Amino acid sequence: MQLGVIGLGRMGQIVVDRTLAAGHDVVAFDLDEEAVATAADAGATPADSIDDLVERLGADKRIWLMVPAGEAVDVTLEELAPHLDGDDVVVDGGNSYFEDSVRRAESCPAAYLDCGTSGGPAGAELGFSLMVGGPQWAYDELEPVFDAVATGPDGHGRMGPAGSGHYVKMIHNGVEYALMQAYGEGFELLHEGRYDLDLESVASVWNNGAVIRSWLLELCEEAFREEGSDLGTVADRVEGGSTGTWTVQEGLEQEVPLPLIYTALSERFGSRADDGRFSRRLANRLRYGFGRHEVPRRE
Ligand SMILES: NC(=O)C1=CN([C@@H]2O[C@H](COP(=O)(O)OP(=O)(O)OC[C@H]3O[C@@H](n4cnc5c(N)ncnc54)[C@H](O)[C@@H]3O)[C@@H](O)[C@H]2O)C=CC1
Ligand SMILES: O=C(CO)[C@H](O)[C@H](O)COP(=O)(O)O
Repeated sequence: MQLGVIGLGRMGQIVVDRTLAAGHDVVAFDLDEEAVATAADAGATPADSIDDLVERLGADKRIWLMVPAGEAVDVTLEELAPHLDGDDVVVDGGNSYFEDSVRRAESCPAAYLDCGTSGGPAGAELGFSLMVGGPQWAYDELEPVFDAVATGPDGHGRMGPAGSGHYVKMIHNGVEYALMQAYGEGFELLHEGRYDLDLESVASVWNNGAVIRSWLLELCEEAFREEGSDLGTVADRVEGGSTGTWTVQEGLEQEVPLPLIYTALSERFGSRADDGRFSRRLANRLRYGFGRHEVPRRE
């Protein structure tokens, strides 16, 4: 299969590498020329514009967008639209708001798949978990690419119609916030509490057979190994917040109580007051662990 990939940052480069490694052809474009050069070094055909990319793809285009959620997706789709028809498929693998994805699926001339992507840049070796919404035929058509980008055939699934993939990913992120908050509070109490503990060792023991073992807990272990039990210079400012906000808003609309996710989100907003809370500093460092998001540090 031939896949066009637009957006070659932390996540898009992994889509390129894994698709190439599975024996498919990739045509790659990004506004950043260096990112295009990196994709070309990996074996992709470089494109210097969206027009160039679509020309190189020929008929029955399959295109994966991995640009930041929001305006960049709309701008890219506007440029692509004149080149697309109903036999083409566009996948949005970013963290788009699900209602935007429903709107885009309605207006896009191609079949549109909203694909929630989990695993982060740190998941490159293992592959991602992909939650896909949109027409069945388009999902089936892209299956070889999903097999390659995900951990394998079990690492992706069609959730339902347009919007459902990004809906499931939005709620996944709400869960992610709450889990980070729970680990943060536990390690804060261990850090402030009665014993002088080596938190890397605690996390390591927990990761070996404990009820609460998980990848996030492995990332806690990594954070304590690399930063020390006191988290060194990691600041308590936690960035991000959009997917958690959408999840809480959806909980209110559906009248489903989400006290843990709401508290975790509030903690993030509270962290911007800089009062040095350990749990917030761990959440800050964990976002680097899975997402390679920049770590704000204190002086
Ligand atoms: N980093 C993470 O842990 C995860 C990120 N995501 C989502 O994946 C998407 C991409 O994220 P990252 O790769 O982390 O971001 P990134 O900032 O590393 O890369 C984005 C790339 O898109 C390019 N770009 C921006 N506007 C463009 C345009 N109009 N046309 C072409 N290229 C354009 C940028 O030059 C950059 O290379 C986002 O929606 C993000 O929320 C999803 C799951 C995990
Ligand atoms: O989707 C992700 C992980 O699953 C991204 O890392 C996302 O950026 C996390 O959300 P936030 O930026 O609000 O922490």
